[in-house]
Amino acid sequence: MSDSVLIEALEIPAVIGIYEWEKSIQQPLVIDVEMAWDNHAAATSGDIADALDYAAVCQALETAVQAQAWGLIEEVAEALAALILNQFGVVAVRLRVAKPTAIKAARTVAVLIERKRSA
Ligand SMILES: Nc1nc2c(c(=O)[nH]1)N=C([C@H](O)[C@@H](O)CO)CN2
Repeated sequence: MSDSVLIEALEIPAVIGIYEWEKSIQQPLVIDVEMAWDNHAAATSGDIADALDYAAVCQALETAVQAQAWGLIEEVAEALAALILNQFGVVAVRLRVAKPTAIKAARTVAVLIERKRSA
């Protein structure tokens, strides 16, 4: 078993969708993230500098999602996974992007990806 830091159900309003009518409205995206991270150093030192700061990750995800209009939720997932790997020193990430208002008859629809930092 190995350590991780999790973010669950981070809701971010976004301009998201492939249809014309979706380009002028905001719809919520709900994001779950699991980031590989050794939590032992932070547990020992009590120092946020040794931790993967989930607040900083949430802020970065929100800023990135709201910086542009998106088409597919797959594009959002790929971009956010790359951001986490490249900006936060994370070596592996599992990320789910859900669009709960997309399909009336479904509670939610989502994509799930796993990415690793290339050496
Ligand atoms: N795999 C996907 N399928 C669909 C997406 C998507 O982002 N990924 N998007 C749409 C539309 O934007 C839809 O959400 C409008 O209700 C359709 N299929």
